[in-house]
Amino acid sequence: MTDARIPRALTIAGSDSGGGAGIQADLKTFQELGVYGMSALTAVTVQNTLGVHGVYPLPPEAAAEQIEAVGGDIGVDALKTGMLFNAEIIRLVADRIRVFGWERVVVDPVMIAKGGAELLRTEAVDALKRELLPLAMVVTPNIPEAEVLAGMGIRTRHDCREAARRIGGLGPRIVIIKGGHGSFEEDGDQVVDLVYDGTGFTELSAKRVNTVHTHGTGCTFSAAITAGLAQGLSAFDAIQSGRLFIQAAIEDGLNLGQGQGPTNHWAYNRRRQEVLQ
Ligand SMILES: Nc1ncnc2c1ncn2[C@@H]1O[C@H](COP(=O)(O)OP(=O)(O)O)[C@@H](O)[C@H]1O
Ligand SMILES: Cc1ncc(COP(=O)(O)OP(=O)(O)O)c(N)n1
Repeated sequence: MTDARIPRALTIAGSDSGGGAGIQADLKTFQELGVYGMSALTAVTVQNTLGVHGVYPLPPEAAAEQIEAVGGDIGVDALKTGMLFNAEIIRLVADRIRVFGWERVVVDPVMIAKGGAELLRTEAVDALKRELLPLAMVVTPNIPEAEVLAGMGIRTRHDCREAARRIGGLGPRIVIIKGGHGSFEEDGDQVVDLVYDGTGFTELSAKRVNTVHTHGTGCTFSAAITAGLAQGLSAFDAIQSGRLFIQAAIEDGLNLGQGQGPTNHWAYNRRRQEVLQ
């Protein structure tokens, strides 16, 4: 038995049977980053690289009880939320986060899968904004999600900054608007994630990979940030390290299935090993 204290992270999210997104992506990411992973399942999706073919939400109490079981026994250093599906699940999850007093909380406000399937009921957006965002250390909307949360269209970098300010006003300490869904004129061949910490902006740029294999990028990125927070990194260092993890995972993407394939959760560690050899 090892004496070293292992960092622990919890994902509260839906299952992706295809293994590229949801709790599967989160647990793979935690494992790769040396963090002990736990899960509280909110819904089962029937999913593969061709899309989402079915959504079966669990009773809301099931999520709450899973959180209580692992929180009260094993302990949680950081957690992330992904697909929460309805307002009742959101309320119970927020309540448990408050009761445990957890602060290292990453909210990935999953709404619509890339193929168009609804992973959050429209009427639950209000609960997400009111109940969960005030508890978040980091919130990670993509551009369409940021438009919904901020209540405005995003066409320019200026709009993106205004949306980040509005989302910041809902309570999270740090807002990251991810750039995977589109770039602005000035971005060229770069993908830019905009980070807002309540006072200033930082743009994290990387080479945009020309690939369709981007299924689960948002889940993997937010899980990598959560793993960094569980290890005690500052929020900004966790975000930067998460960015390196997702870039490697997309660049070395897996050509699996007939549609939009998953990212490669081994890539980051494999590259590090190559450097050390
Ligand atoms: N083609 C790409 N090349 C490089 N990075 C990408 C690409 N697509 C997405 N990313 C990165 O993946 C992460 C998730 O972004 P995004 O795909 O917008 O989220 P989501 O999966 O929630 O829609 C972000 O860090 C983003 O910059
Ligand atoms: C079960 C489940 N949760 C979340 C998502 C969305 O994942 P995301 O990382 O945003 O990737 P895409 O769906 O956009 O590929 C999901 N699909 N399934």
